[in-house]
Amino acid sequence: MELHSKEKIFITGINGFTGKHLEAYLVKNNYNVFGTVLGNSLNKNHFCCDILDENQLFEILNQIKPTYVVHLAAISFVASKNQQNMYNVNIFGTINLINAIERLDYKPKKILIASSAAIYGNIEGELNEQMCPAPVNHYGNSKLVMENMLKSYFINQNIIITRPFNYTGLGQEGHFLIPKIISHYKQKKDIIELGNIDVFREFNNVDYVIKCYIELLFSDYKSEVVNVCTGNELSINNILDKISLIAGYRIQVKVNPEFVRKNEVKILKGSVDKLHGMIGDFTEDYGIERTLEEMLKEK
Ligand SMILES: Nc1nc2c(ncn2[C@@H]2O[C@H](COP(=O)(O)OP(=O)(O)O[C@H]3O[C@H](CO)[C@@H](O)[C@H](O)[C@@H]3O)[C@@H](O)[C@H]2O)c(=O)[nH]1
Repeated sequence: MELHSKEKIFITGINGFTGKHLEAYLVKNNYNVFGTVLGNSLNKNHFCCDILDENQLFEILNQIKPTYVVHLAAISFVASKNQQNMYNVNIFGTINLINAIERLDYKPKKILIASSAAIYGNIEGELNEQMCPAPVNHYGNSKLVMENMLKSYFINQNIIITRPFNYTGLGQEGHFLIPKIISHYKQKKDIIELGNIDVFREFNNVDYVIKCYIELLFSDYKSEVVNVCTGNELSINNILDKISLIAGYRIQVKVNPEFVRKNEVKILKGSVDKLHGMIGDFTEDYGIERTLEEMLKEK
């Protein structure tokens, strides 16, 4: 998995939750990392760029000439109310990126693009890549359209589409479930107001997801669609049990209709078969208890 010293990795959304973790890992391991940010950044390897601007993306890519591209810039909050922006960024942002890459006078070795487990919707059972996607909300739909669009580039470019199942960790935005619960515990609150509580998700560690992304990026696989999951699903109650054990008290849950989602995905549990077949199994190194402890301890 050694990278040639001149090879560069370009990450869209490098300042986001996942981007920050990926950049930190790659920089620590002496890789040459660049990326786009929507706002400002003092880092000289960060380029201020809206992915809705194809020409700007092309200029930056043409200047950097990355060997690998990881596309993380997206609207990732399922309950986001700005649906137009969600479709714009998740679909047209990705079209712009792929078109900008096609305009380069060389072909990057690999492009990894983050889709989502949300494309499966409410299909029952362990979710695998052969199943016919059936999203139930705008977020899942935006990611599925993105996937379908990308497939028409599968011959020209080497594109790994990942379908990450839920993951969390240090620095995740406070509107996602786990950081919200953690923040209530940190403030020693007695009550938390939640939405749909009868749901099951994998709550994987962001660093597990990063590890999978890196292995997939540097693998010999060309164009593929693959789950990034562990197959370990938990209910919200299970999560509350685990946090209560660490924190020493149990928070009381009150349902607030404001947080209840109408088009809800009830259970997301992925099949690891394809992922393990491609890169092996690293699940044991990243337990949920460690993740929750780290998040609770974070200042
Ligand atoms: N955020 C939030 N979620 C709540 C709340 N109460 C219940 N939930 C439920 O907790 C579950 C997890 O919610 P999120 O953490 O917001 O994640 P998500 O909607 O499942 O989506 C995440 O996972 C996808 C992959 O499966 C990702 O693609 C997506 O970007 C996101 O990270 C959902 O079923 C949600 O309805 C609440 O107050 N806030």
